[in-house]
Amino acid sequence: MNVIEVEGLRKEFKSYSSRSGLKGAFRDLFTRNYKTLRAVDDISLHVKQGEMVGYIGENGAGKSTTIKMLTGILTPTAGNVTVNGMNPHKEREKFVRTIGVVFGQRSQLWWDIAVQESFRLLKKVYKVSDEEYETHMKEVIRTLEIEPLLDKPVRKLSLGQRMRCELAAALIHNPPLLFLDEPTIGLDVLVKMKIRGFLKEINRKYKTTILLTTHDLADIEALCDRVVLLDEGKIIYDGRLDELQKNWVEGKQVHFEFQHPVDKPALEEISREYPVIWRQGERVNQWVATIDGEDDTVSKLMSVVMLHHAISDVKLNKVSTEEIIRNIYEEGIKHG
Ligand SMILES: Nc1ncnc2c1ncn2[C@@H]1O[C@H](COP(=O)(O)OP(=O)(O)OP(=O)(O)O)[C@@H](O)[C@H]1O
Repeated sequence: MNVIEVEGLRKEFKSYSSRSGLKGAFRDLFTRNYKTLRAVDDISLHVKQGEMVGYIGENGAGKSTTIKMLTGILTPTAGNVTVNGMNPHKEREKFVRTIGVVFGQRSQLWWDIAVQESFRLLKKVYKVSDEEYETHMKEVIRTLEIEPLLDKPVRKLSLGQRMRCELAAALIHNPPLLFLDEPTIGLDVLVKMKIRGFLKEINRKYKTTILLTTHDLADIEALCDRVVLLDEGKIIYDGRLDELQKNWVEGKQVHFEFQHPVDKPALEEISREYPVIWRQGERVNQWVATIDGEDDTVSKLMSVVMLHHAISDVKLNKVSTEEIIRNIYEEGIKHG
């Protein structure tokens, strides 16, 4: 069964642009110029019950706008959205009881009251019975280790403590579908690991479907078999994370540190026989070659580079997911 069904979804934002100068300002009084930005551009997406999907893309790619449409906060300009069998915008009241939402940058807890009071209010809002609350939330509170925080006002919590409480709050009604927008932003590694462990657990136990946006690819690697990659409002990849790794670059990466400044055309010239992409490294005179080929291509490339330029260091790495995604943003999908 599909929990999320999206066809041809689009969201446009209109913004006014002012004309320059006094004359322009005068003309603006009568007719305004406006620009249209397509934040989400005809996307189609199907998510089955129990899937954990990573929804990723650069800043401004359209991730939050999509989530806002899927949760009924924004109305689409065009397209169809069905989530948990409903139209999120039209059947708002019934719909919100079937989803949980965490926006890492915003709080759904009341700032000045104790965490457990917020939980109690949300329990009423979602019409959760005492019995259900007891059995389900006890477990959530124990797993997220928030028992000692329950009588504290939210404003006194650290970010990591608050985020764990936010997650618990989103789960009060044990929703079958969870939207998480940057749930681990700014958290330390230990809290991140705790949250990841917890999400895996509820997914296993309740088959909770999770759509996760994050800039932390370690979150995705730990949780999601499937990634949907968004670029300028369009889906440019939808598939398994390991396929993305395999398809995009099987290869390796070589970090060269040269003794003298070297430029990209020179490197491209000497390596033009090989399937290699060059980019400047973080250090002075450092260049990174991403090689899409067999092991002997790597050694051939290394010897040709060393033949032409004096190097002070060289390091061979496997391409990380982060690098693959960055390459995709820069170069587009080339393989598969
Ligand atoms: N209410 C709005 N009015 C006008 N433009 C908007 C509005 N909300 C978002 N945008 C624009 O739409 C585009 C997509 O924004 P969105 O917030 O969905 O991106 P994102 O992928 O979530 O980015 P980030 O990773 O930075 O959160 C951006 O160019 C943004 O400036």
